[in-house]
Amino acid sequence: MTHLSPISRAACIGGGVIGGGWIARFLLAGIDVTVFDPHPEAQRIVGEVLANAERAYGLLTNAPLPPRGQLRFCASLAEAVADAEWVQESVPERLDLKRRVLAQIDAAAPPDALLGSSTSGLKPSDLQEGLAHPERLFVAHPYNPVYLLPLVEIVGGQATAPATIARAKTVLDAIGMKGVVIAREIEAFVGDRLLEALWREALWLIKDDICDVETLDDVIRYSFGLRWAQMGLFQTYRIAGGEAGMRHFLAQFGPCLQWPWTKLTDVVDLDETLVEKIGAQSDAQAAGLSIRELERIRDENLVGIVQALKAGNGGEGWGAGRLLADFERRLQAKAEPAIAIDVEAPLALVETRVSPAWIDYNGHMTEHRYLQVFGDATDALLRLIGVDLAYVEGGHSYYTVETHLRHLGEAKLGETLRATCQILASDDKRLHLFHRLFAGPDGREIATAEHMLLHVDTHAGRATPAPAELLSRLAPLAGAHARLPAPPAAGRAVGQKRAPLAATA
Ligand SMILES: NC(=O)C1=CN([C@@H]2O[C@H](COP(=O)(O)OP(=O)(O)OC[C@H]3O[C@@H](n4cnc5c(N)ncnc54)[C@H](O)[C@@H]3O)[C@@H](O)[C@H]2O)C=CC1
Ligand SMILES: C[N+](C)(C)CC(=O)CC(=O)[O-]
Repeated sequence: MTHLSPISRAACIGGGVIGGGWIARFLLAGIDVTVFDPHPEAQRIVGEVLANAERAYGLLTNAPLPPRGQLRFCASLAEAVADAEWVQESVPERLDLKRRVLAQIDAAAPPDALLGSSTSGLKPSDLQEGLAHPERLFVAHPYNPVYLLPLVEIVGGQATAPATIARAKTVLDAIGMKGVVIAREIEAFVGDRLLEALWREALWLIKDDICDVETLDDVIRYSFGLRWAQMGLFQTYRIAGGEAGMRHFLAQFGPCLQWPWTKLTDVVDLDETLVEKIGAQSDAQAAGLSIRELERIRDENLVGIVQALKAGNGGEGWGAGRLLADFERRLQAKAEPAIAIDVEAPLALVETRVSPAWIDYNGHMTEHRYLQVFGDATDALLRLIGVDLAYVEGGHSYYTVETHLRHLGEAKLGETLRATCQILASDDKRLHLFHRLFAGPDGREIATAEHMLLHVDTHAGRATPAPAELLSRLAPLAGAHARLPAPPAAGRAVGQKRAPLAATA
């Protein structure tokens, strides 16, 4: 795998909720990370976040991720940042503390290192005061969990160089995140300005006993929370305006903003009574689940949502799902073409894991996901012989015209899967494949699939001979596989004999 990101070394200062998420995001993108956090349990906490992040990534994508970066905890801030190309500050949200820590980073990091702050709302110009190199400081405001949610608000201060913003965006985009540049600095930027308004109203609703925390969360997650994940606010409201669209929506619902529908900017007093009231309701809502357990449930749900968005828009992908699909394509393109291929054995082409969205009501991987993994194995073989995106865009491809799938065993959530492929036969138009699927550490065989593919001219919509160059890449593989024993199940049909119909009275 060639390098995914333009940087290979990052330093994270602060390894709590957000610092831990950044550490995981960088490491999983193949970037080495040094960490400084004086908390006595920082290594345990980061280790637990990283374990959850790796689990979530395993469920999220089958694409060939780069080898995980190296993680090193440092005894001092200066040691952590000494060699970094990107330093991410994630210490608690206090201006005095952040200024002190940023000044230490500024003094010890290479002068051209990027310096991002995770602050949720402090203005970057306020953070730049007193720095020797304020031009490399910017806000990189992420969303929790940083390893799954792609958005980072990039906000420059008065002294931030435009090149800093451009470099930051390039790095974030390269590691699968969505760097959005906010045009002007304001407190809380865009995301938290919206979230704070919602949160303020929510606190009033609890204080005034309009509902409890569980009811409030239900109102969000069964309705507009689902909408927001895929279309945000304005596009959702455009549709809600009916055929007359946004202008009608504004005319109808704009005046409501003047009505007493909200407490507007009144901030509730978070006194001891209200804190205890919310704390107790929240404990009851959690029903004994620990934070780490809740994180895993959240992560599985987010993975499912992003994967659903990847399949949205007629398979083109939509929003965060489209971003993931693009990222996976880049990962595929960067993967080494000949992944330790041994032509004297069936090719091991796909390694993946059973995702939450793949589980059915029987509690195991559902039937069509078997075909998905076999399809991925076919795609991997095709890429190996040169049928990549450019080839397909050029008007030729292989289409599968027949499949026979045998289910031999179950696969459970999170289990590793490995698919192999043997070429049974090929000529200038046809490609006859036999795949086997193995699960778990014991590598038990859980399925086989036999496919016939035809080389097609996609514009004409009919089979056509593959070009000589492609056939020359296929020939050595097909020749070697012809010397392997034929799998006993090859050529089998769905062969159960039909019982004679019972005579009816
Ligand atoms: N928690 C959240 O949902 C989000 C938080 N943020 C921002 O991220 C930043 C960090 O917040 P959290 O991770 O939630 O806080 P946290 O309390 O979970 O973590 C802060 C970490 O910083 C460490 N720390 C304290 N002083 C330090 C120092 N001098 N040098 C190095 N490490 C030090 C602490 O030991 C702790 O591990 C804040 O600016 C916050 O606004 C941004 C997005 C979301
Ligand atoms: C509550 N918060 C202000 C720290 C939230 C954020 O900054 C973003 C998020 O993850 O919701």
